[in-house]
Amino acid sequence: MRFSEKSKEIAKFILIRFIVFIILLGFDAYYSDKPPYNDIGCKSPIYCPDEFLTTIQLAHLFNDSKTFVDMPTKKPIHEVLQAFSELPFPHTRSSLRDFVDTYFSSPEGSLIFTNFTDFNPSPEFLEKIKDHTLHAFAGIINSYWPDLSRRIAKDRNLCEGCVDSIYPVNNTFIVPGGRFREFYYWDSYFIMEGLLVSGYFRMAKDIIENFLQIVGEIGFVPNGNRIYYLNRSMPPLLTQMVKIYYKATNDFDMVKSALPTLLKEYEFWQKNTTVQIVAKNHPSKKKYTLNRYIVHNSDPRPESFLEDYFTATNATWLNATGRENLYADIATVAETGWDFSSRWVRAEKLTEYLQDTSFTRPNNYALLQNLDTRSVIPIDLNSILYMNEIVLADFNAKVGNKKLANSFRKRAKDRREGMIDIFWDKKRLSFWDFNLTSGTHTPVASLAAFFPFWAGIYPTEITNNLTAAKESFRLIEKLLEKYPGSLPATEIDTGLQWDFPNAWPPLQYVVIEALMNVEKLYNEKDNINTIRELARTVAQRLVSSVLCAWLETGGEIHTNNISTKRKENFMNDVGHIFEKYNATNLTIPGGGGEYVVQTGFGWTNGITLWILDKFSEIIQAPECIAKFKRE
Ligand SMILES: OC[C@H]1O[C@H](O[C@H]2O[C@H](CO)[C@@H](O)[C@H](O)[C@H]2O)[C@H](O)[C@@H](O)[C@@H]1O
Repeated sequence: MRFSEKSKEIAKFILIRFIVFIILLGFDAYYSDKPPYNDIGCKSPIYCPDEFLTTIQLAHLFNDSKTFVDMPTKKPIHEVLQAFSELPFPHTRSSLRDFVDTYFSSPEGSLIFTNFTDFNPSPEFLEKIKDHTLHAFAGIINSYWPDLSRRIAKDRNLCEGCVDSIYPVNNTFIVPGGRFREFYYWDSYFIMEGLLVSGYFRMAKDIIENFLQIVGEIGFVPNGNRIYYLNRSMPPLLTQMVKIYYKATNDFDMVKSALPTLLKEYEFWQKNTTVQIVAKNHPSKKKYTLNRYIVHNSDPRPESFLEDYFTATNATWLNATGRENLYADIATVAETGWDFSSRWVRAEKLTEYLQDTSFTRPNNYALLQNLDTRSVIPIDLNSILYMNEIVLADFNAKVGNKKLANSFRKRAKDRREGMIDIFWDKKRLSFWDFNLTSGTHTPVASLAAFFPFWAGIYPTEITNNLTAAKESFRLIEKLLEKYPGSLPATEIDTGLQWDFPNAWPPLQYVVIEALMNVEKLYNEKDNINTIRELARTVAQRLVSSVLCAWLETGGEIHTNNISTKRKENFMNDVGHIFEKYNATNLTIPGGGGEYVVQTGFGWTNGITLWILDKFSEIIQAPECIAKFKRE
């Protein structure tokens, strides 16, 4: 039987309609029973999960899902929504692309570069850096700060009735760089360490004041200043920012004015994230209150919508509730700052993965489909909250509030005891995350294990036995022996970005601080050289990675006769500072994860400058520079 062209067209039309109908039926079923966003959460009909965002993001118009949610509208919102509702059905990718081009503008739109008012091209500390190449390199990194400083444009450059996804703040701030066009909560702490060594006190204060403003408005610091980040926070380092700012400036007025807001943020964590745990495996059998990360969310993350949607829908064994739980666990990982990592994967699945060599990498949906984030009691979160309790006790004592100071000392003491009973393994002399469901330590050895030492929590086994103290850093020693670069987050190669082989600057910072703290427990006569040496090596490795990778990507230091030979591949490149590095090779950046490795980069600049200041006498230019020297 032969069909006319016309009847073929009709059949095609009916078939497409039918498919769209089935898809929409699926969406309806999926979106019904969706818990309403709370008062704080994401509510925009454009940038938050709903029919509009689902249609645009599933059309995969951009390589990076974050691009769309950062684009301001260039027509008033009612016109945008009206035009969307009038788009011919079924939507095609090209009609959606035309629609976005007509109604949305560049993702860079709402933020503007700003005058970095206290910028100084030659901060004093540079003079301390003995090595000439590193001295010059530190000057170059310092010169990057103005490129990363932003403020929110007046009226955000928006036309009347237009909208964007920015959460407005009053002061300037530093962004990480690349796709990260807004500020990030925990990044800002590590950025601040670098700002403070250069004496950029005004910028540091501005950053703190932005956070105080947001806590005043919504009760906590969100992941970043976008409305789609409003359902979650990040490692709570604001109190520590005020601490280091105060240490650098002696600005006690700032402490006094910040204190009520710091208490408010602390209460947010205590009210929303505490869990009771009985130390079953410990002779004490005591019940402790510790904290976990937990995000109330039942949708794909707007900025990674496509990725999350596929992760969940490909988990065919999950029903609607199972998918919602998965979305909550995914968003919770983003809150941890370690998005994503084997730390949050269900232990059985991880074991299976470790035994199966044919497992696909790097788009490792299978691991993400088995997240157990909200059941993990993380060592790092509790270490930070412990540090916050100590600082809040000190600040309260300073303002004369003895009662509150004592109450915070008591909270810190209880948490410390709980952390040691729950996280510390006396035999292995190391800290481990704890899984609430299994009631045991999680199986992943990660650099998070060193956060308690950064926080000043030392189990008795290591305070009175230097050999045990050294043994507790055995993992660091082993990683440094095994790999030429910086320390990888874990040794598990999952393709997830907070796993092997990625070496993240903030984690190097924590390990260095941890080593320096434990070193202080002993005297010179105790022969603490190994511990000191480890700290120096970790510091040296990061600086070497940052400089070598920068040279490899076209960086040039004119003052010291160093120039890139790689110019043919990097004609327009001038050297990149990356967000993460590769532990197995000093000269290359990290990779994996759900977006391409980013450059800029806020925390890397901050921590590199911090290291160059702290270790100015001993840090050396890496061997890789030899191949870049001009004849
Ligand atoms: O868009 C995907 C995720 O990206 C962010 O996480 C990563 O970058 C942050 C900024 O440097 C960093 O703080 C975080 O540790 C990185 O994993 C973002 O924070 C996530 O919420 C987002 O879903």
